[in-house]
Amino acid sequence: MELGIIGMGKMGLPLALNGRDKGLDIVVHTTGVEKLAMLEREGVRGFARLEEFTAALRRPRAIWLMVPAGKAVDDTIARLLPLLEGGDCIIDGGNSHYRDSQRRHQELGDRDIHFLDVGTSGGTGGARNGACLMIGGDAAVYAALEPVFVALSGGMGCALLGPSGAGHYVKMIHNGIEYGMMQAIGEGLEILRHGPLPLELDRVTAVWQRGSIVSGLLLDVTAAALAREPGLESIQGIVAASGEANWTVEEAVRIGVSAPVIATALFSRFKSQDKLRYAEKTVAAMRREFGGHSVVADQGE
Ligand SMILES: NC(=O)c1ccc[n+]([C@@H]2O[C@H](COP(=O)([O-])OP(=O)(O)OC[C@H]3O[C@@H](n4cnc5c(N)ncnc54)[C@H](O)[C@@H]3O)[C@@H](O)[C@H]2O)c1
Ligand SMILES: O=C(O)[C@H](O)[C@@H](O)[C@H](O)[C@H](O)COP(=O)(O)O
Repeated sequence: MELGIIGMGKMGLPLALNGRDKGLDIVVHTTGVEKLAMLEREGVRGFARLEEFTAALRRPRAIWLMVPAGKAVDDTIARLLPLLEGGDCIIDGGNSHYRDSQRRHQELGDRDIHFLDVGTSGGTGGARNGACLMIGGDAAVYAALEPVFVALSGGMGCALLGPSGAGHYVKMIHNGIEYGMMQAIGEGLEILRHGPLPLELDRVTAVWQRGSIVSGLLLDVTAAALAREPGLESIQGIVAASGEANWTVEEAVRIGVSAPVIATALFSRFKSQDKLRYAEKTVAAMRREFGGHSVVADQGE
């Protein structure tokens, strides 16, 4: 089967090579000249002009977007629309908000263009070798494209989970869970690092990988990082948050479900980005005021 892919970034590029390896006929659109040359050497057809890309695809077209969530998805769809025909399908494999996906499904449906929302997991390694795909949309549209999803998942998870929005809704909650699990691994290792015993944490994670209850992909990537650099000296403890866990916490509040682990993991990331540390300064100031306790002077940046 044929699949067009737009967005040759950290995920889209390995996804294209994965699809090629699994027997899909992959056609890509990117304006990156070097990427186009590299993909050509790899036997993947690519086009710098969107018109040439859409013209090269067989009808009905299936076009996978792997671009940042939000405006980039809407802009790409707007550029594609005049070049598409009824029965074509746009697949959004990025981390879009599920309500945006429901809106896009409706707007595109009004123009007889199909839309599937696909929560894609497994990071860049999953994109290259076999990703976990959480899919939302119409059953008939999914059925026609199922071979594409089975190929890209390469034996990993892949399923239609519900109507439009279901794929990105499930991925949103998945990422909240991811935050909690990552934070727990980080905190456990910090306790071990500051504890009384002279432990080598790369050896701890290596043994946990083999059959422990906390084994899994997140522990595997932790073990790989510690094997290279046990003290993680080259990394500042500042953690970004792309948005899915924010949405998970918003959703928990909206529907009145308690999710303290996910919320705390999200807030820990915010705190890691906080240079001002005004909350801690305030607490230190209060201790000085009511108890005469000493404070450490701020040395500035
Ligand atoms: N990196 C991951 O581990 C991972 C895993 C699963 C899902 N995702 C999601 O997949 C999507 C892509 O992630 P990524 O890590 O590959 O990002 P990336 O920044 O590495 O790549 C994004 C690509 O989109 C292109 N792009 C940006 N704006 C565009 C626009 N307006 N029109 C067309 N193309 C545009 C960029 O040129 C780039 O090639 C995001 O939604 C991300 O959240 C990322
Ligand atoms: O399942 C996955 O592969 C991950 O969930 C992935 O989709 C995630 O979006 C980014 O790796 C970083 O996300 P944060 O910036 O929110 O940590």
